[in-house]
Amino acid sequence: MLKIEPYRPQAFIDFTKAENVQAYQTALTKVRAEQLGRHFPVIIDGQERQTEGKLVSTNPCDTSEVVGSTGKASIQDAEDALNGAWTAFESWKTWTMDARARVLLKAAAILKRRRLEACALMTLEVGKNYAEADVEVAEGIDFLEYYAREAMKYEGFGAAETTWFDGEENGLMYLPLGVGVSISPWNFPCAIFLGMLAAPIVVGNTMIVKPAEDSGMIAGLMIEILIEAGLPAGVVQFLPGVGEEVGEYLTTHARTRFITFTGSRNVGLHINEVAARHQKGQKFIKRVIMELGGKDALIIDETADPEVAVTAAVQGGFGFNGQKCSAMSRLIVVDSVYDDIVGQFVERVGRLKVGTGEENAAVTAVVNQESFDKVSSYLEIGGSEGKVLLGGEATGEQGGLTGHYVQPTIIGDLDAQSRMAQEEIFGPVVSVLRARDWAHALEIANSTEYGLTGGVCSRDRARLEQARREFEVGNLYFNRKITGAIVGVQPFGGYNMSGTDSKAGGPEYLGNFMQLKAVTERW
Ligand SMILES: NC(=O)c1ccc[n+]([C@@H]2O[C@H](COP(=O)([O-])OP(=O)(O)OC[C@H]3O[C@@H](n4cnc5c(N)ncnc54)[C@H](O)[C@@H]3O)[C@@H](O)[C@H]2O)c1
Ligand SMILES: N[C@@H](CCC=O)C(=O)O
Repeated sequence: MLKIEPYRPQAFIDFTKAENVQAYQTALTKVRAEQLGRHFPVIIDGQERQTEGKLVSTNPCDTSEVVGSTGKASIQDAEDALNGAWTAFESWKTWTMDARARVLLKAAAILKRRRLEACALMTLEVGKNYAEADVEVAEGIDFLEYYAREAMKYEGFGAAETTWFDGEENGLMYLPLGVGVSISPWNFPCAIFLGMLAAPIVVGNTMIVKPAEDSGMIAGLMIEILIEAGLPAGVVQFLPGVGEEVGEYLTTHARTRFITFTGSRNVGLHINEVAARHQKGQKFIKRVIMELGGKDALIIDETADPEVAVTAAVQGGFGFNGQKCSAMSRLIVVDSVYDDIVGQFVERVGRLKVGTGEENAAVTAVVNQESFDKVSSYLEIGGSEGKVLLGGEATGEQGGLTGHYVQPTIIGDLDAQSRMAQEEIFGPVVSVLRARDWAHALEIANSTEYGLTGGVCSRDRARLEQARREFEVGNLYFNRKITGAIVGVQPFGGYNMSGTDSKAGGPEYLGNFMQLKAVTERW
């Protein structure tokens, strides 16, 4: 059994200190000099492959800047990756949990050393500011550290208790499933990408990993770190490519044993459907783990501390430009304090600095043109369904730079059933809803098909207890922002259309990637 200290989450870097800001800027300069223009190829069975096309990453805050590129896997690459992963599985599944955990722990140690480099690359590739990037890389390290330790629970025979039966030895074995496919989003390109591969491999599966098209470089950097940590060839096949092409091929394939997907509701539902269809020669029912979107609400009642509540709303609504599944995209305020709270909220958001990730602005550009167009269309819908209280314009430029800039926007006086209050926008846009009273606020909060995160700012104990029981979300927060779950502290995952509630970073997560065998020997 591995001897290591108990798991503790990484501390975040304090960017109120000038020396930490300076260190970040030095890392940006270094990454610009050493990583800009890099190409991360497809890697199959440990071998880099040149592909016909490539996927180019541009800086969302300055679209004239090419950050680098990845390979663009073909269907043949996907087929080869599957074959290679099944071959690698035969050996990897025989490694002990300890041995596999060591690879994760070593990778965590390397990522700790390269923390600011990873942050800086993320700033350039997806536009995260310093704190958002740092919190994410810390989460990536946490996933590696946490799952390495969690795997120890399953070492050997008898991890789960079975009832004694005279004359027999009975026990449960935990076994890996086989080859899995991980399909990840661009908004947490380090942490979610790492978490979705680290958990399955540490318990003995092999993986094909397809990162999102907009964030392949960060993913490539994480793969480089895993290889440096000693990951054997074929255990993780790196397959950057187009979702509708290689993603579709792999999720449909007869030899894909399980799929772990994080992304939008519509793509998730589509994958769920194709994965359920039996293919010729398929000898298992594919297991599907889904983490999807949200329309997350924060309720503020008349007993709340206004400073605490407004701070929670600003942080939850506009952290990384609202591009989090956990983002507070609905603010529900009870009537008696609506004008005061919403007035303070508008005033605080109006002071947020808009600019580039590099200059550490509070709000930066949204990730790509598609996202810019989608958010722009909701600005129009917001103007017709409600009242624009702040912003409302997709400017497409900021400080002389052309980028996917959208003004921080607040739309008030919305009906709970309006599109603005029901559909995930995924940008710096908050829909504000007026509730008659607490009961009405909770009813509104539960009125979407999603159920990811939610929060209540209140000093009424009975209401908090009622919310504990009745607020239908996988992650519920009181008197704080509703984003920023920490691995091991707040296991993360949603209800209803927000996913299969698999709870990443939680004590039961590894169970998603194993099957149990009950073995009995008659004496
Ligand atoms: N619940 C969570 O934990 C969580 C975390 C992060 C993001 N998200 C959600 O992710 C979304 C934003 O990410 P996104 O824009 O990258 O999502 P997306 O659904 O557009 O893409 C996610 C991934 O799916 C791939 N893909 C697209 N079509 C596919 C297909 N037909 N078959 C297989 N793969 C396909 C993409 O290439 C990408 O890698 C938001 O809805 C957000 O709420 C959820
Ligand atoms: N786990 C992150 C959200 C991930 C989705 O985008 C949070 O808790 O804020």
